[in-house]
Amino acid sequence: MSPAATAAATSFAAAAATAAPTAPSRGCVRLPFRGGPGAPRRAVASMAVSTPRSAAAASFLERRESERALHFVKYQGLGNDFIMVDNRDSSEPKVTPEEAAKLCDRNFGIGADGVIFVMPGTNGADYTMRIFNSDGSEPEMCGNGVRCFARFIAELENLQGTHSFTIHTGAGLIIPEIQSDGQVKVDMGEPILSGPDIPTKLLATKNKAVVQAELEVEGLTWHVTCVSMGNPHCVTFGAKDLKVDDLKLSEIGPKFEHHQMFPARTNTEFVQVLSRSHLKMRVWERGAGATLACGTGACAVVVAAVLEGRAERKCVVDLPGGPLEIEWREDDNHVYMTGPAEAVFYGSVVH
Ligand SMILES: N[C@@H](CCC[C@H](N)C(=O)O)C(=O)O
Repeated sequence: MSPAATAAATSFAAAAATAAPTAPSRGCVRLPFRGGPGAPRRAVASMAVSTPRSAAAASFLERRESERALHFVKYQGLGNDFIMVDNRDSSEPKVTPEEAAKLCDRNFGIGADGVIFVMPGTNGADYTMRIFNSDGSEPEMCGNGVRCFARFIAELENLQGTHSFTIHTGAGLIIPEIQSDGQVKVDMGEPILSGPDIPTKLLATKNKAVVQAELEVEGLTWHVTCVSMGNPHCVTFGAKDLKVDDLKLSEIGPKFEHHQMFPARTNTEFVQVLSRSHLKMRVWERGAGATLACGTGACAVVVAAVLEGRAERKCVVDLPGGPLEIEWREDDNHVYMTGPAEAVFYGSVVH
């Protein structure tokens, strides 16, 4: 898909709605959204266009619908936003990594931090989730994405109320549960702490884990704790009086992401401790840069804070896009994440 084609496609994305929109009467494009509790109305309402549709516009829109169109729904979890694709009829993603990068472009595409595919289940799971980052790379897992995934499935399968699914991911089996208030609680599994499995070349410092290890970045020595939630994270609490708001994230983030100590690159979280149950973080994501939230990152932060003796196992983690509740349970060693996920709009692009 050329950038021009993408731009053109995006401009009519709202009009060429997927999932059989209520028949537009005389060119009034209305996008129905059958959301559960907390479902967005504002964004959908803003898509309603009441200008009568001209013959030229109608034929343009119909032509677009009849071409090879990719239908999508845009979701966000605390501002970490994804293009969700119903891929239940195939185990091959409907777009390539290169196309995904173009679709994620905020100027020439739809704009998103990643593209997520809802695929048939494998290994006995209800569904399989695959994701491409906005640079086209494929991570193992995405915490905010899996909450969006659960809400998207509920819409696709017309499920109301509380529901739980098993989802096969590159990080193993992940189990989200839609709660009665519309929030999604996710069993994110066990954190991985062994350096080679994360992976990092940093040597273990404490009980085979890489805790407060020294890492040279830009002439400074940072203390980092490395955790995998299926995908790699490097967590730093920085200096004693670190204020995460003061960080020049776009300068320092890439230096961590591409550091030679992280052979698969890394996500990096910069954390400020507000209290033993309240943390504040900013994230530089592998393959996506600065994002408003990172679910796996928030989980890794609580694990790192516990390993460093800075926090309790149950914390609220403030991200630029809002708070997540995270608990690293002692009895099963699993990390649980609770937070919102919402549909923003839907449409289609020609690719
Ligand atoms: N934003 C996500 C993480 C997405 C994947 C990450 N960029 C990676 O490459 O590992 C989350 O909410 O967890």
